[in-house]
Amino acid sequence: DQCKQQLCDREAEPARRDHGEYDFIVVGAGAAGCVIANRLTENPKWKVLLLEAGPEEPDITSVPGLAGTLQSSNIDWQYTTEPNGKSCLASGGRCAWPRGKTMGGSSSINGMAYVRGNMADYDRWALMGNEGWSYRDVLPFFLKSERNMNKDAVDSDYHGAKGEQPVGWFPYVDDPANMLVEAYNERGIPFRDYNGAEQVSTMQLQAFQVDGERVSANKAFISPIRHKRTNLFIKSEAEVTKILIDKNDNAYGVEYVKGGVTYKAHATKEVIVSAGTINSAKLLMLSGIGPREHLESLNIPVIQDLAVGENLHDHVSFDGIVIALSNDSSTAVSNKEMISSVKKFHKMKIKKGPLTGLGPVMSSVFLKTEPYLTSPDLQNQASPIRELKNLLRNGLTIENLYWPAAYYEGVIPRTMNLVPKSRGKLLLNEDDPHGPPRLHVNYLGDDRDLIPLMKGVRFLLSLENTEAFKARGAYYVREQMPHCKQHEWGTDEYFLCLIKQYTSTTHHQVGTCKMGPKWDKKAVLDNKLRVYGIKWLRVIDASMMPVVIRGNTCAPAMMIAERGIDFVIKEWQHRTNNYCF
Ligand SMILES: Cc1cc2nc3c(=O)[nH]c(=O)nc-3n(C[C@H](O)[C@H](O)[C@H](O)COP(=O)(O)OP(=O)(O)OC[C@H]3O[C@@H](n4cnc5c(N)ncnc54)[C@H](O)[C@@H]3O)c2cc1C
Repeated sequence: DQCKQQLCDREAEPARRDHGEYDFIVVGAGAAGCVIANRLTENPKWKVLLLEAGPEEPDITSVPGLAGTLQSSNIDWQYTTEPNGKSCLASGGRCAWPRGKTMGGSSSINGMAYVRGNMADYDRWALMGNEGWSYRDVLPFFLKSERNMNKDAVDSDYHGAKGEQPVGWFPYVDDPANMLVEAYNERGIPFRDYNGAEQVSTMQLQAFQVDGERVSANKAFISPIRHKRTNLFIKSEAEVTKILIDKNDNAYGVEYVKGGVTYKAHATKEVIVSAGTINSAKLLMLSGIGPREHLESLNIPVIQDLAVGENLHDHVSFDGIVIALSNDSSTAVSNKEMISSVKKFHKMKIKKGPLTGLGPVMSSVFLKTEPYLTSPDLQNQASPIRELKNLLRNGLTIENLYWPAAYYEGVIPRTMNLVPKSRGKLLLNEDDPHGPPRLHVNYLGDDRDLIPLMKGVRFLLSLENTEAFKARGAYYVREQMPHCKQHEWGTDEYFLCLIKQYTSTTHHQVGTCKMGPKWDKKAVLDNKLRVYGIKWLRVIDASMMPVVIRGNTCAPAMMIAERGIDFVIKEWQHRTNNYCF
């Protein structure tokens, strides 16, 4: 029958196997790729190659308070977006888009917040024609990975306790962080588990950590098995440049570059691309899978004409609303004290103190800006600001952004639009297709995206009247930010100006390899995450999201990996039981 015929076709493939043969090749050891490599190698008969472009994960990633300092470092791809004239104006129309480039991928440099999104998000994916992705279908896969350390304190029916990924509250929460959550609560938002039955809530977010140290996907899923499972082969600093596809449209391996040398590796079963929203799309296009016109313009032979790179979107946010803390509440310290605290942290056996937390970053709220909404359209998360004077004089600078999150004298409470309507596209770089792609994210391209942000601002301003703020002497700084000084502080014009000038990513880029039914012209993947028209090739990572979920995207990327690889394992078990393996 058809399945057996396909297997025989694969046996007949030309023998170009000069550098190793594996059952599966996984491209990218990020949040999704690490889960996938772990699950596949549970079967000792399957030989798995995991290729990661970045280096091994450095120790510094484990320090929560230093998370911000990892951006713009050698373990960040350091992408920037393309201008659209409507957003990111204060930085020349380009917003910075950090992405992890190390074992663990973005889970090694991210803000560690463990958030799943809203049940309705997954039900919507299913309603769009993607069988197997409703909330009911995906919940078991969230639970599978999760080892919740505070299960009794959260909505326990919705949490797992036996998975590989530790999740829990940071041991250290400072006073301004508590202030924010208390203020949200005073404004009517209940304290409850946002990953439980009802998402509208405020609390300190749970994090991918244990005992005050980050646990990336690499630490949770790869480190424990790396030297135990002899069927797992890992190559770091190995960048995949092409998926090998034969004339019958079978993917049979990859080409990758390590130490300046190009290698080929072959997969007897499948190639699984988990290089993230930006690089999965880029790799597919480099391999001839993408929009015909675009690939032809770059002289890349087209193997499949698919809408790869389209549907790029992110939760848009902005900076520039600033809360000043009183001297009593400020956690700012001198440079000397900060360096000494990092040294002390390094020596501690059991980690303690401000660096075991992320300052105000985990103080979050999910809310509906209109009572008739059935799910939240806004999330607030806060960023610490080291030096208010510097911020007001120079705007956002590296010193302010990448300073340890634990030490700060001000807070930027960001509102994030959870339901963005704007869509952009990713294109290969016309000067160098292998270089950084052109990220036309098109923030605020659809004016309706301004609405939740503007409503969110008014909610934020109302916090100033809460007891939580008053008791700590916290207040909004009324001095205007550079680029918006022409508008009176507090007016709609001023906040619109901030949104356009200081537009910001929330790091939740998704959608470039959209999952959808065959009739959906923008779909790149079917509901089992197989690339349309190419056999033995899947994309399993955050790029598959047809619509971004209402929340942070790391836990969803891991769930996507669990859900996706379950399809793979079951399919191959079925074939093995029925046919010639
Ligand atoms: C600064 C920052 C803060 C964030 N904060 C949070 C947060 O607090 N909570 C949350 O839930 N989410 C957060 N996110 C988002 C979250 O981390 C991502 O959504 C998630 O990691 C996506 O998983 P992924 O597997 O799709 O991609 P990634 O985790 O990015 O992994 C992709 C991997 O593929 C590798 N790769 C790429 N191209 C190639 C190639 N050609 N060959 C080989 N390897 C390749 C990359 O180096 C990387 O290791 C944040 C992200 C960033 C960058």
